[in-house]
Amino acid sequence: MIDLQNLGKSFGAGPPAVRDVTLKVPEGAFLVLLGPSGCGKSTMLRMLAGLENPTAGRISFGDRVVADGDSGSSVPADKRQAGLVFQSYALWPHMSVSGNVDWPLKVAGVPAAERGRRVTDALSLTGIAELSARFPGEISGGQQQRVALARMIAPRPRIMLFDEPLSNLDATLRVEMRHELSQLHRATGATAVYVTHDQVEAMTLATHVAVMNRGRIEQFAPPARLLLDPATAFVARFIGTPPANLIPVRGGAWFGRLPEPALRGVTGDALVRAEDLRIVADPGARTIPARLVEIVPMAGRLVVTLMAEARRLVAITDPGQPLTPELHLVLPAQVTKIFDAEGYPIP
Ligand SMILES: Nc1ncnc2c1ncn2[C@@H]1O[C@H](COP(=O)(O)OP(=O)(O)OP(=O)(O)O)[C@@H](O)[C@H]1O
Repeated sequence: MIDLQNLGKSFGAGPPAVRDVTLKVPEGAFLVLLGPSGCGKSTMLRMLAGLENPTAGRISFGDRVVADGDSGSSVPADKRQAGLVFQSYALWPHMSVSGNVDWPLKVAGVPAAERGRRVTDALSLTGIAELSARFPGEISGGQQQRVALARMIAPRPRIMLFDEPLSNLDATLRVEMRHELSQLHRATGATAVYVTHDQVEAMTLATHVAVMNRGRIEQFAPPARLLLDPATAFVARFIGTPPANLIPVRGGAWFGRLPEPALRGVTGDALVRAEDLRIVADPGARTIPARLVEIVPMAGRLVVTLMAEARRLVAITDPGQPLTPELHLVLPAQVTKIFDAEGYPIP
């Protein structure tokens, strides 16, 4: 289990890169750190790996405190039983594939016979046994990433750390490797922490997702929960393909002029999913005029972007729906969530 208590990291002046992060990752879980560029994902991962020391709070792996920002104590990276894979494969070019995988075991003083077994296991788990005698310059990018994975799992780490490991691969290979990473995680039983800004990757790999924004955790939950029940306006805006609409409400009226009892008289931003916004040709009781911007076919339906009241809104329709440049949007009669000005749900 990974236990983070009020974890923080400041790099001198400016706002902290990570602030007040408290969460517990169960043994064997797959945690994805998801968020926009600069939100602190890599800094979190680097602290877990022991490449960066926290300036506040504590990191524990099981019962063992591995870094304490308050006392400054820290267990060195190579003593944490944590393996790390980066975006760049960082293989040693003068060593063969099996040499690369063997190297960390050699450094750790694992006896030769045991090393041989582990290298064979790691190469077979990552599907590259037949490449063992080749050199990094003689294999493809995808294969190099497999070698980096094999090198990481060979010492049998209890914690596997990944920093955008698939971002250098082409789209097809990414999908393939995503599946294999998932299998690898299951086969090793290790706890994984994975940094990405790719939502599909997060949603398919994770048992738990921590959505980060400006160094903080906005929501820590299983992937499905982020979609069903976003904890903040940031999560609602960030998660989902397409993400939900946040429509302004003033004094219980859509855009301050279309009163609706479901809005409970409040002022904020109402969560309206794309599938709950209906497109019609003519104005009606609960409609606003909208201008068509873009139509994207997706899985047999149409994702339609429109401008209404100077806002970009997204609706989903069936391909049979007539779509003209000027349309009307029917606002929903039920609203599950309204966020306040700070982005928190209004009870
Ligand atoms: N060594 C450093 N010195 C000073 N500031 C740093 C350092 N490393 C990171 N930062 C700052 O900390 C913040 C978080 O950076 P971090 O790399 O963790 O973000 P990220 O979410 O991983 O971003 P990306 O997705 O672009 O890699 C940024 O504002 C960054 O500029």
